Amino acid sequence: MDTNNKVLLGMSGGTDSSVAALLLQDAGYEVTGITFRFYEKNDDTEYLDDAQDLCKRLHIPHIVYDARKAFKEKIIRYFISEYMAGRTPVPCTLCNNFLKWPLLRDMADKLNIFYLATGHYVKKNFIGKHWHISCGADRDKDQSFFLWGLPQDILERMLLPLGELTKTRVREIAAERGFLKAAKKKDSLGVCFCPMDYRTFLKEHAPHGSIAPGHFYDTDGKIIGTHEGYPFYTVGQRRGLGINLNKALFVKDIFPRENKVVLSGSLQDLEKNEICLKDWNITNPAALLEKDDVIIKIRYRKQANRCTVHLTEDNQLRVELHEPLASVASGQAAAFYRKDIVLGGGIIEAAFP
Ligand SMILES: Nc1ncnc2c1ncn2[C@@H]1O[C@H](COP(=O)(O)OP(=O)(O)OP(=O)(O)O)[C@@H](O)[C@H]1O
Repeated sequence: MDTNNKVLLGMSGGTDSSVAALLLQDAGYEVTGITFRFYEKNDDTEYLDDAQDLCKRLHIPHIVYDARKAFKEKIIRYFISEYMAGRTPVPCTLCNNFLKWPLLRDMADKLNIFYLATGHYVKKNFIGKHWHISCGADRDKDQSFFLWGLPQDILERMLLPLGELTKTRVREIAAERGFLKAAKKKDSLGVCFCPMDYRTFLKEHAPHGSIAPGHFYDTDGKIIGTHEGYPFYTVGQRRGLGINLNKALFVKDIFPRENKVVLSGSLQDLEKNEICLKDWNITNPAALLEKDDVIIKIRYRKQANRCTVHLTEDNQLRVELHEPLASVASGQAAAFYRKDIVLGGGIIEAAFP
């Protein structure tokens, strides 16, 4: 598509996308807002009214697109089936890379709008003829970890008005411009369809009777306690096990078929030196593969390990860790970085000591 001055902005009704709308308009773009109906807890649609009100005040068109069926099929079903398979899903990563941004692109194509925007706290950079996501200036809000899967045709069309800003400044901008409701909105917490407690969600939504109490085992195969059902546990988990042996215990392995959860008293027992990824995406293979200065992150915060990434003949990404990494759960996402630049990522298929 040819470049034009138009931008389709994903609007959640929250502070960030509201300020993104203001900033894009200030910069001279012809903005259209779009709100996807992904999931509505207790049928609450206030977010639609908030996005619509803001668009009215800014005199920009606003579209509502019902994506609830796609969200249910692609994200919620996947979320439940991953836990039922003993894995740890990453719904926000999947939604961003394989639903939200592709939907934005497809809708923009239909409307002949070139640019795509959101209120994500990330930047983008053009390096070695390839577009890359990079960390947002606000390190606490940086969302680069969630966007490793975006293809070039989306990256090149992205506008990211909040990349250089802090959340504090974003709230100030909303207040200064008289958008007080947007300025004061709470930050969204965790997964949108079960922000606090995924266990309650699983109890309500997993197939009836599929989650039952079972046994905790030690690494020698001895029963050491009772658990509430294997889907309620994640490899590496320490808290909330409901077992007290006067020492720290970690979930080492989960065996769904036997409803068996193995605990270990030593974090070293959980350490892995190699990780295999599926559903991966690489921005520029020459910048990532076989290099020794790449960082892998498997958690949103506070973890960064050096690694070397190999592409095997059967098209798997094999990650050789330079130092071992504990608590690697299959199903989780891994993102590769060089400094602030996202080089790609994938979903953890398996990890090896
Ligand atoms: N339902 C939605 N429809 C369209 N775009 C959305 C929707 N939800 C989120 N987005 C876009 O994705 C961005 C990141 O969403 P996320 O939920 O991770 O962040 P957030 O901090 O809650 O953002 P906000 O303050 O705008 O609600 C939002 O800023 C917005 O641009």
